[in-house]
Amino acid sequence: MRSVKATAFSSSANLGAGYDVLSMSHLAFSDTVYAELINEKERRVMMESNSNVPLDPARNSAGAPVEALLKEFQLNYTIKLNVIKGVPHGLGLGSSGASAVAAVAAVNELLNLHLTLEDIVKFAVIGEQAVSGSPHPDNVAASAFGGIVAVTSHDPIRVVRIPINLNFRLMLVIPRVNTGEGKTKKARELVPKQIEVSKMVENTRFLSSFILGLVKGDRALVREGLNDAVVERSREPMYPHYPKLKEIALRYDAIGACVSGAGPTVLILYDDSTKLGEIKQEGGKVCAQHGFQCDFITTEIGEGVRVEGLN
Ligand SMILES: Nc1ncnc2c1ncn2[C@@H]1O[C@H](COP(=O)(O)OP(=O)(O)O)[C@@H](O)[C@H]1O
Ligand SMILES: N[C@@H](CCOP(=O)(O)O)C(=O)O
Repeated sequence: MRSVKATAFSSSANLGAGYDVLSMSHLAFSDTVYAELINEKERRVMMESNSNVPLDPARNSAGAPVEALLKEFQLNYTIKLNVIKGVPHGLGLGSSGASAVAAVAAVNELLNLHLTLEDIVKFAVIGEQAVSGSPHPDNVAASAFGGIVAVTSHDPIRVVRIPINLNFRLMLVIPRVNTGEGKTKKARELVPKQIEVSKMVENTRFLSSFILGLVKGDRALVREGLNDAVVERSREPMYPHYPKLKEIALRYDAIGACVSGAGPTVLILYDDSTKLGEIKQEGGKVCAQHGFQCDFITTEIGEGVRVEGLN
């Protein structure tokens, strides 16, 4: 039977004030999905995984979009998906999104559907909807396209890679915690439905500064822009370690720090001016004060989804 392998990388979404719009792919972790055509008689998705994610396709971020693909293209095919999880889930690393993108990309190649990258994002958000109750496109856009992306339109989906003219590297501060089921769904329920105009203006300044800083290669602008006055603050009970960790990162001259997606992972942008050792040492104490250990993983901005026909 013909089968295809696709690999999609982890991501950090929001990036300060870019809630549901900005996201960054990174090489830290990846999910791989093997898609196999079993028969052309019955419309069905069969699931396997090396991890404890749900194997009901409707509740798996990889299975749900593939079911939607088969329906959209009116294909009575049975597809087997084997989801090899490499992105730790429930930690703000775009784990659900990586699986969704890898699955859609693999089935696209397997069935010669000729989907564009934006089509892949359009279907992959169905996976995010299945696990978080909301089709947020940011994580899947970064895992599909690579780099740092802005989702400039939701319907139709339009994704733009942001030119990066600043040299920096990434450190992920990942708490060794189990956030249980549906972490992002719970986090999204904390976000206010209405905000004051002053907060909108403040976040618009942050978003403008962050994006312009990347494009102009202006370190100070990026530092000024990597902030958020609305979503991060509304969710602080889910990551009480974050404010102090951010303060330490900035004290030791990190370019900036933000919550990775809905957390609890914290993303730190750094360069040669940053005293990374001090951040790790003092950041580790902050994590311990909150009752858990953290892993400090350095990584780089990632690529888009990779597809490999196996036979
Ligand atoms: N293929 C999958 N990969 C990761 N999580 C999945 C997958 N399918 C379903 N889930 C569920 O989605 C939740 C994790 O996704 P989410 O809450 O968005 O956090 P994150 O994206 O930070 O990992 C968990 O409850 C997990 O069981
Ligand atoms: N914009 C979303 C991003 C969720 O990212 P995740 O990696 O935590 O799933 C949100 O903030 O809800």
